Amino acid sequence: MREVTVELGERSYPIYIGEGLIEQAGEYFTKHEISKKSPLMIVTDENVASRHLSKLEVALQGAGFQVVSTIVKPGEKSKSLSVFEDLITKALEAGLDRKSTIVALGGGVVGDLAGYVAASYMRGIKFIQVPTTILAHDSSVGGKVAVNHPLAKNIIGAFHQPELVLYDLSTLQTLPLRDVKAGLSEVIKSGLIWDAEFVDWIDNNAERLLALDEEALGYALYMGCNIKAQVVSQDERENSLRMILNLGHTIGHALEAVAGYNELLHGEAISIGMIGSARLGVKLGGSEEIYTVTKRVLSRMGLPVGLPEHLDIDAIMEAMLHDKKFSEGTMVFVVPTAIGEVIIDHSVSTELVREIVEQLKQEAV
Ligand SMILES: NC(=O)c1ccc[n+]([C@@H]2O[C@H](COP(=O)([O-])OP(=O)(O)OC[C@H]3O[C@@H](n4cnc5c(N)ncnc54)[C@H](O)[C@@H]3O)[C@@H](O)[C@H]2O)c1
Ligand SMILES: O=C(O)C(=O)C[C@@H](O)[C@H](O)[C@H](O)COP(=O)(O)O
Ligand SMILES: [Zn+2]
Repeated sequence: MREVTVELGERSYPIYIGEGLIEQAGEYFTKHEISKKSPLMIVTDENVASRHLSKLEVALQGAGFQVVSTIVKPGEKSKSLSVFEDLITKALEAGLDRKSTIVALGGGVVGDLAGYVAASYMRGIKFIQVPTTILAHDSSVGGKVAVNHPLAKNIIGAFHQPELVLYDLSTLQTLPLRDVKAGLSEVIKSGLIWDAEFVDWIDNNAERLLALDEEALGYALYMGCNIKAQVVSQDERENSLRMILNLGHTIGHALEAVAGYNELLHGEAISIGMIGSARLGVKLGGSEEIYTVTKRVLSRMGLPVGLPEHLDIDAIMEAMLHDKKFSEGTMVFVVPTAIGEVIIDHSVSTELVREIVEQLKQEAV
């Protein structure tokens, strides 16, 4: 078992990473003083429920927790205000009170959605992340919780840190290949913003990662959680440094919204966005290697690197104006200056961004 701490003073919390941790959830929750007198609500989706929910219920009930479970439909469309409202109704019906805890069992969709319910219900109750996707090494850490609006991704949300993250890597063995690849996109992002050696390691271990080799995956997800924890510990509310975690996201989030939240997975959209950022990095004076290495690693993982032909460029440009980093009339971009290094650039013109997005149509998809 590996452990990483997100250092946030009295709101610090551990990320436990290992095999078979769900079976020990009762002990972990007891250690973290989760109430056994108030009901605890697990939120999960249909795909995860059929594979992993009963293990968690049994472990928690066995340790004396009062467990209710609620299951949402899988996919990005569940990150909506209407599903949010359904969950508030479920919480009220189940009698959740201020000492109750909401547990997100699933990927980033369930984590963001359940986390926003926990942040809002009775103005905020405890929250625990039990991630079950590769991508959730990113989404379960750092306390960003949100639902989408048809016009803009993650636009209704809060910062609400979990009490702990219990990352049971054995759950990843049931992931569909498309979600394996999409999750690895954010692992690659962690390397691209922070650690060139890690990018090199990913490049050399792509096949092992795609085959869900336990040792390789354990190391990659530990590294991803560790990078994320270091960034969040220094800038919880994204005043400066934390923006780097948004590499590829200005374009990526616009693509997700324009594609209606059902065509591109988040990791796929971010992959295309990171190619755009790499092109921007080269355009602004960085070495050609930024682009060639970024494209090679993403392609090796079987991720998309070009824009789907039918997506409209005007609509993408319009959606980008809703990015949370756009303020006071300025677009803010995370721009790579080398592999493993990025800067926050406040002076990228919309004309240049448009040129980059147009070039994305020329990439081999
Ligand atoms: N809060 C953050 O900091 C943050 C960071 C990155 C991404 N996100 C958000 O995360 C979301 C994407 O997360 P995701 O890729 O995990 O998507 P997801 O939660 O939709 O999970 C992907 C798919 O895998 C299924 N699944 C999950 N675990 C499984 C398992 N163990 N076995 C079989 N199937 C399983 C799900 O049902 C779903 O169909 C996006 O909404 C994105 O915006 C948030
Ligand atoms: O934790 C962060 O900060 C991130 O930016 C991580 C991203 O991978 C993630 O997709 C996040 O949800 C994006 O946040 P947003 O504020 O741009 O909506
Ligand atoms: Zn992301």
